[in-house]
Amino acid sequence: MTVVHDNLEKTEAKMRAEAVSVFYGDKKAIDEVSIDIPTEYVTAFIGPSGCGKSTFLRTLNRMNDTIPTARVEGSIQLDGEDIYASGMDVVQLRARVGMVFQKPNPFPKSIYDNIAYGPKIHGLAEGKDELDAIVEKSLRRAGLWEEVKERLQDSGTALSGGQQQRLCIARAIAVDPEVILMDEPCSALDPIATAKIEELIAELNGRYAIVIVTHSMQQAARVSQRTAFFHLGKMVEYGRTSDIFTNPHEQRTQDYITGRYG
Ligand SMILES: Nc1ncnc2c1ncn2[C@@H]1O[C@H](COP(=O)(O)OP(=O)(O)OP(=O)(O)O)[C@@H](O)[C@H]1O
Repeated sequence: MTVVHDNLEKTEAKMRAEAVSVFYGDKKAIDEVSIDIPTEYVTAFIGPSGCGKSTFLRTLNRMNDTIPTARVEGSIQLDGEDIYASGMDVVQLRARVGMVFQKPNPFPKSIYDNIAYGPKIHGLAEGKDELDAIVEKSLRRAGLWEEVKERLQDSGTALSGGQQQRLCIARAIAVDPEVILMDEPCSALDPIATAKIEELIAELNGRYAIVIVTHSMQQAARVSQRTAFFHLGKMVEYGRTSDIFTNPHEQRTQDYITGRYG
């Protein structure tokens, strides 16, 4: 059972997970996790290595579907709709619930095409002018426009690591998502590039429901307002980020934040 703090403001659940378990073959990696993901706050998933943070994150846009041995039980809803229902269009789902990975993974295409690809396949733009406008808006929103506007035809892979990660965020934004999942988005970046991504998360907060998996408790404290602490496949505790770090209710959370393991 998760200890959920009782001082939380009421929010709408953009996404709702109910009793979600995930198996890799016979091995249970996630054990009956329930959580509501609001749009108002950034949610951080923290916990020691191997506790299942990434596994659980990936259930939220069915990224686990790509792992043949993975099986998900329980229910996950987006605006009340079961994302594992048989009629769910997974390509559409992953546009609505975008994802940014540890290692920036731009397509080996131009900066422009990295952003334009999604809107094109999802039919979001009528013509070139509209597509240009989406590309500019997405790059602006990701804080990258000024740096790349003169070289939109250069390869996305030629950018610095931090720029590539902002390009990946712009790419997620371009298809007008409702939720953005970030799996340790700064782990391959230097402190300056990390600070830029953290600023960006603050700017995007409220417009999209954002979930970030992070190894860094400092980062969770800087960017999130809600924190879920995971341990051995269970979600142990959920509350305001400030409370999780200063007044955890559970011994296991206390042990983790004071550096006893992890
Ligand atoms: N593709 C896979 N096949 C089999 N087991 C897996 C697979 N991916 C993860 N696991 C196992 O599931 C458990 C949870 O892993 P997961 O990567 O979700 O944890 P994590 O908390 O994100 O860890 P880290 O912080 O090290 O990335 C671990 O025991 C891991 O070995």
